[in-house]
Amino acid sequence: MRDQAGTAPAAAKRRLGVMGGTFDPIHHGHLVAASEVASAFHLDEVVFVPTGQPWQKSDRRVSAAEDRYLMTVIATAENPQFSVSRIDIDREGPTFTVDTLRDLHALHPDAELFFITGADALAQILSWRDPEELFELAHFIGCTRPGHTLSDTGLPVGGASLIEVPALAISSTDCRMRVAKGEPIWYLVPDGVVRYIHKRALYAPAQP
Ligand SMILES: Nc1ncnc2c1ncn2[C@@H]1O[C@H](COP(=O)(O)OP(=O)(O)OP(=O)(O)O)[C@@H](O)[C@H]1O
Ligand SMILES: O=C(O)c1ccc[n+]([C@@H]2O[C@H](COP(=O)([O-])O)[C@@H](O)[C@H]2O)c1
Repeated sequence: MRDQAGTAPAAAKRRLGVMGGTFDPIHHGHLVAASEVASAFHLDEVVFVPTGQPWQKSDRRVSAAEDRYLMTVIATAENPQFSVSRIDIDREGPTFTVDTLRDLHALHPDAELFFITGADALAQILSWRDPEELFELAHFIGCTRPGHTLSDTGLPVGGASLIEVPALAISSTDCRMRVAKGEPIWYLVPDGVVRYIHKRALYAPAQP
């Protein structure tokens, strides 16, 4: 359709959610946050991006990127709105979100990006690499998380939104500790992820 001047209206940009995380393992807290933000912000798709080398977690052992990627694929496979990207695990060196967002812009030049994080991660964002550029590349959405208060202190006006999601007190740390102690993680993570963790013997206590 053309307006009276005969010019075609600009096509609406695709709205692409980006859920970055270490996902060691991915759990229902991540999935609920992505689903809620997709609905509230009318996103066309949410792409989950497992980190390659999460430099702020260099003080702990992180599972192989391929295992974290496959668990993320298993967890998201049934949702047609969810997809998984290898861009961070295929890039060498520490993972910086500024690189993730630059690469996604190059891959999807027609898309507007919405980066989804938990309240804990959003509170740390000014310590990330190139924080000013981050807010030019994407709109940031911080989700509530039990034990973490939502606050926009210090964030650029208009650069971030805060959203309440149904609170799920699940963390990857707790899931790993439960597996190590032989406790169940059924219903904290998707069933296929439970089976994958057992098949690959992830998070088992180290053998003496
Ligand atoms: N239960 C949850 N509710 C909302 N957001 C969450 C929840 N768990 C994690 N997130 C957010 O998802 C993103 C990726 O999280 P990550 O993979 O580090 O999981 P985690 O549970 O925080 O892991 P860990 O316990 O190992 O630190 C982060 O932005 C984090 O804040
Ligand atoms: O860019 C950075 O410097 C930076 C520092 C810490 C975390 N991040 C990103 O924040 C997301 C959540 O990270 P994490 O470690 O809490 O799973 C993930 O996409 C990370 O790459 C990014």
